[in-house]
Amino acid sequence: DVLEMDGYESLESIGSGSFGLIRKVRRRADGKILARKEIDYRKMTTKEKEQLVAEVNILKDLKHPNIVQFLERVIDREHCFIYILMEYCEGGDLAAVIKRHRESSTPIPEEFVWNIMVQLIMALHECHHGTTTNEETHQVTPRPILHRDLKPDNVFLDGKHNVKLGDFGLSRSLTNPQKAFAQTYVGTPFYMSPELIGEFTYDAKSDIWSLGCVIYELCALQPPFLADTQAQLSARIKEGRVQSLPGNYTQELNQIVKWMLQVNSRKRPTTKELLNDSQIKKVQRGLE
Ligand SMILES: CNC(=O)c1c(C)[nH]c(/C=C2\C(=O)Nc3ccc(Cl)cc32)c1C
Repeated sequence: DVLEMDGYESLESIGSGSFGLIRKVRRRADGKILARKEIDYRKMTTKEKEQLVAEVNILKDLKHPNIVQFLERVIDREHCFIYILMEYCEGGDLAAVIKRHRESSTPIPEEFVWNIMVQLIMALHECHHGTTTNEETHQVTPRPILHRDLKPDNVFLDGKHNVKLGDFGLSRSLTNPQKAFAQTYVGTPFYMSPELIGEFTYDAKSDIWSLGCVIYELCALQPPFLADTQAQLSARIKEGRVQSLPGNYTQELNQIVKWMLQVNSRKRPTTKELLNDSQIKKVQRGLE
């Protein structure tokens, strides 16, 4: 196995994802730059190993221009490492973009916000409503996969302003129903949806809530709900009062963000409803 890793030249560390470090590597055969997640599984509990296997199985199955592409997984049993090779996103993550704009007090242009929002809606649509085809039996089954940890740190940019949803470390496929109720919430508190606070189950609408939080933060350069304590944050999220976006953003964008941040998950749009919105359709056409 390690011989297989000899096919890659290790370059600098570029970040940390779920379970491990992410390193930039160069494939010796053709010089292609990739990202390699390096996971030391010695310290992992059985449950974490199961979660990791589930993550790889989910990623392997997802092929979409707005989801980070999984290439292969290599296990180095001698050193107890798992390497996950994925596409390289030279633009880094959205959290760094927001941080840069906040520190320089320069708003993110509305056109860029729309492009990111539409690409993330398409990525979530693939997760929630995509299908998977079994290689042998050619049987087509509905996914759905919930990301469960959508936040700016998990959204990556390639060199061409394409947005890639990454790090399915906490995602879940809901194919076996009992899993649907076994969801325990492990995401980032800022993006926690009201139903999670009320101890209800996590569903596709919870990813839509988190998407609303990400788009809000791109415009306001801070999350929609902020507090000093988890209790205060939970209260604010359940109350669901959201300040309007800064004045330089249009009412159309404001309305879509408010729609995604509806406390009652039934009132939030599905990705299908969002993709039917005329403005979103216009941006989609511009992206093709
Ligand atoms: C400072 N780090 C960066 O700018 C950065 C760069 C250039 N790339 C990344 C991250 C990824 C990257 O380039 N490909 C990835 C595939 C999956 C996941 Cl979970 C993350 C990545 C990062 C965090």
